[in-house]
Amino acid sequence: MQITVVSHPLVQHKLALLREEDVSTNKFRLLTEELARLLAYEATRDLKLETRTIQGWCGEVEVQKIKGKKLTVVPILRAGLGMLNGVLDLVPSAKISVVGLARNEETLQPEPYFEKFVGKLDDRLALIIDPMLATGGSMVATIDMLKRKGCQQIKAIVMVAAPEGVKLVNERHPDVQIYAASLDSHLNEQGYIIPGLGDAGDKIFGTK
Ligand SMILES: O=P(O)(O)OC[C@H]1O[C@H](OP(=O)(O)OP(=O)(O)O)[C@H](O)[C@@H]1O
Ligand SMILES: O=c1cc[nH]c(=O)[nH]1
Ligand SMILES: [Mg+2]
Repeated sequence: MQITVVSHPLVQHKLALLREEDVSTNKFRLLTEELARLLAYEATRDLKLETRTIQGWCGEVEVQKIKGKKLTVVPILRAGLGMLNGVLDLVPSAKISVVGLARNEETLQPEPYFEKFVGKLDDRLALIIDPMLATGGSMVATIDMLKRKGCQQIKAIVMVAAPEGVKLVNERHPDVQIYAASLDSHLNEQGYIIPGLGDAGDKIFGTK
């Protein structure tokens, strides 16, 4: 399976706090942002560097800088927005592409309602962010959209993944690596991840 489960103690501790039944909206939001930051750190580990010569305090010095700097962060609305600031803390100059998908509660199919992509996608690494990878339908639909626009390098960052969703993404898009804080047990009949987090969008936005 193309999934990297980040076992860092800070990641696992924050995930444990997120799973508490009585977690407040404020705490859920803060933890989501913190977790996104840590997961993005891991997902950007293999960004290419290039050597540059700069003027330092004592003369010229050779330094390593990120090559190209072309990156787009792709939050899947709504819940992905909760992770956005955490990721932008690490890559503040990244451009943002937005995809709106709502999962139909009966069919569990993603229904698109918005898309706005930045330019030059063929030249960028796309970091898709969404707290939950359940059936994988929303993630696959987002990757399909990005690839249709020419994007060739895509990574997915989620907080919690279900094996069903990882399998679907792996089958449809074997080139896309998934980064997660946890690979959970399974989906229930309503398509919710068990043990999961419940409805991440509702918890971040305070709806329901
Ligand atoms: O893997 P899937 O089965 O597609 O499910 C995962 C999707 O469901 C949730 O969003 P939802 O559609 O509930 O919308 P929201 O973010 O507005 O709450 C979640 O944030 C993912 O986008
Ligand atoms: O467990 C799940 C599945 C889909 N969406 C969520 O917010 N949670
Ligand atoms: Mg969604």
